[in-house]
Amino acid sequence: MAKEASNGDNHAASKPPPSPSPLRNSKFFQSNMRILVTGGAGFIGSHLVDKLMENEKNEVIVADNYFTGSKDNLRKWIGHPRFELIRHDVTESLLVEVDQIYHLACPASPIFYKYNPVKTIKTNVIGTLNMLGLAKRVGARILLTSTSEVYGDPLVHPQEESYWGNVNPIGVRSCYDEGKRVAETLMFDYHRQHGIEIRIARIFNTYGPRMNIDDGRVVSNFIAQAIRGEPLTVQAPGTQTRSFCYVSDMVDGLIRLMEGENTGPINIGNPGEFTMLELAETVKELINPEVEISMVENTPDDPRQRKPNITKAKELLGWEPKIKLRDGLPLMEEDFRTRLGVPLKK
Ligand SMILES: NC(=O)c1ccc[n+]([C@@H]2O[C@H](COP(=O)([O-])OP(=O)(O)OC[C@H]3O[C@@H](n4cnc5c(N)ncnc54)[C@H](O)[C@@H]3O)[C@@H](O)[C@H]2O)c1
Ligand SMILES: O=C(O)[C@H]1O[C@H](OP(=O)(O)OP(=O)(O)OC[C@H]2O[C@@H](n3ccc(=O)[nH]c3=O)[C@H](O)[C@@H]2O)[C@H](O)[C@@H](O)[C@@H]1O
Repeated sequence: MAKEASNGDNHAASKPPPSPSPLRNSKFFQSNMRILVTGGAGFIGSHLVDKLMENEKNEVIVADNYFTGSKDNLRKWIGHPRFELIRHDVTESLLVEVDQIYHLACPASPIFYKYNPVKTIKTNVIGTLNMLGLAKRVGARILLTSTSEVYGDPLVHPQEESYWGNVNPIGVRSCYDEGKRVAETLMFDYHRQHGIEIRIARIFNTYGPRMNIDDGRVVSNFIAQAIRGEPLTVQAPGTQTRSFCYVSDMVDGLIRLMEGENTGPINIGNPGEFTMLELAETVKELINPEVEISMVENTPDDPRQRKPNITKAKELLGWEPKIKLRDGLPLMEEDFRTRLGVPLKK
């Protein structure tokens, strides 16, 4: 087994990982790579499943409780012989035999993760513990989709992986931010204590087709508002920044991380940085020049700036995003128009 590089952070495992199934080394039976995707019915998860299913050597199992995801996102795979969909909540244990686990299950939009914060923490902590237990039992490699929110309201800009963050432990976003921080800790403790092969991606705002229309995230809000001809709601002060990554770039980065030899954490995001006012102006220009931009109240603890340093992703994964914001936004328009039932006027 290849030696696990650890980004020079001295996280080397104390024990070798457990052996995967004996079928892996079998002479006569060449099994497919069995991949579990938790949260695979969600936005990023369903695009990841599409990409994994392109490889005929992959069998994909999705476990999802449909809190924010939907079977509809996976409808083209339902019934496919290499695909299985399980209604399952990751806060309960799961017995499946797999080689890799992409652990995405967790509500991502602030509206949804704040809706039931205790459940969000359980999903991040108990859910990640359960998936690590599964990885340990079957010798699977596990990738966690962590978040740029582990940097909180960052005092270092752009954010690099060595920055420990500035997170409010008792705020309304803490269920998510601190939940993901504990999930990262659990990943490294299982790695050091049990030799599990881990991968941690720190994802920065990702957008694209299939985002929930009403999930409250800024890109989906602005696109839906522009299509409906409603004012674009910029939350005050509007000078706060985000860096937006198109979903196909994100999926490419996640697969490279899983297949590579580095544990991470590795930032995966697009370093292009925009204020929310700039984003609103861009959506207005590209989708509907008639709409107004209105300033509305913000929510507590909203981070003021976000921009990934992606040096590690470039050097260790050979990855960098290809799709610029101005090119990615129009790629969402058709999907949103179809779901909103508002065709483009010719
Ligand atoms: N989209 C982003 O900008 C972004 C940024 C940083 C990190 N992430 C992370 O990426 C992952 C996917 O995000 P997304 O944008 O696709 O969100 P999403 O809400 O569309 O998908 C999350 C999926 O997890 C499922 N889920 C939630 N709780 C579950 C539970 N207890 N058991 C089983 N399934 C459960 C949901 O039903 C949904 O299908 C999340 O872990 C999120 O924290 C996303
Ligand atoms: O990058 C990340 O790590 C995080 O990105 C997003 O979190 P956030 O940036 O807070 O997402 P949005 O709700 O899209 O907000 C972005 C900015 O847009 C603003 N906003 C939001 C909605 C809106 O209608 N108008 C508006 O101006 C918010 O105030 C905020 O400053 C995701 O939803 C998190 O799951 C993810 O972990």
